[in-house]
Amino acid sequence: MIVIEDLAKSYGERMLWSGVNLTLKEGQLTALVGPSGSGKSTLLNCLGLLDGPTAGLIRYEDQDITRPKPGAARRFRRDVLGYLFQNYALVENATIAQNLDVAHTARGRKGQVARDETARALDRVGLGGRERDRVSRLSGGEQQRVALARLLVKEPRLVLADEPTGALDRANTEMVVDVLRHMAESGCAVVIATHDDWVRDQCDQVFDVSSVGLAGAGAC
Ligand SMILES: Nc1ncnc2c1ncn2[C@@H]1O[C@H](COP(=O)(O)OP(=O)(O)OP(=O)(O)O)[C@@H](O)[C@H]1O
Repeated sequence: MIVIEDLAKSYGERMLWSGVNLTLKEGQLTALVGPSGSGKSTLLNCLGLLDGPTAGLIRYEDQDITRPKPGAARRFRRDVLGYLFQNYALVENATIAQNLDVAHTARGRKGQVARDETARALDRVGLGGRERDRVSRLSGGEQQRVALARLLVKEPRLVLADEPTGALDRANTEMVVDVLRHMAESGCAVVIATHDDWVRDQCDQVFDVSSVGLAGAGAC
């Protein structure tokens, strides 16, 4: 469980948000909403330890992870976090299977076990049998689905998804939300920054980053 207490972020004089109080529980999907530029990605980056808040605390299972030492941040990213970001962060010149192997290595899987797991994950995202395809030759939506398959293989405890359905049609949007829901049911907390009202409505908790500031409210 992640507990966010009185979190604030400003860039210079500009306060993006403050008084953010939010709990992210295993089993739950949380939508981060708000207009463009309101700071959804920045909040995800703070949760992913890629950016630091200006004030407040982030706790993971009662440990303060707001400003971790480099080793602790590396372990948190390796063992706890799964990202689904807009640029997919795939190795373009490698095959789909090679891209998933990175996650297998982190989980200590290899050989046939890893290959079976890759096949299952690719089936799940509609890319069954495409192990040997080169990522650079895939469409944007297909690359997004490879990133989702990699997440399935990694089995993180916390998923941070930044506009994960932005490049997808409705059928694939539903598939992505379905996979994220399944991951939540397997014991993961999922946070989705989104502009898509349908995606928002599938979530258990909605947090509007533009509603926090002097008032300090937000979760609805
Ligand atoms: N390193 C930085 N230095 C200064 N300003 C920054 C920095 N990073 C982000 N910002 C600003 O913070 C604001 C919030 O950006 P962010 O990407 O978090 O918004 P968002 O709600 O995710 O937007 P969108 O919905 O368009 O993706 C933007 O105005 C952005 O320019």
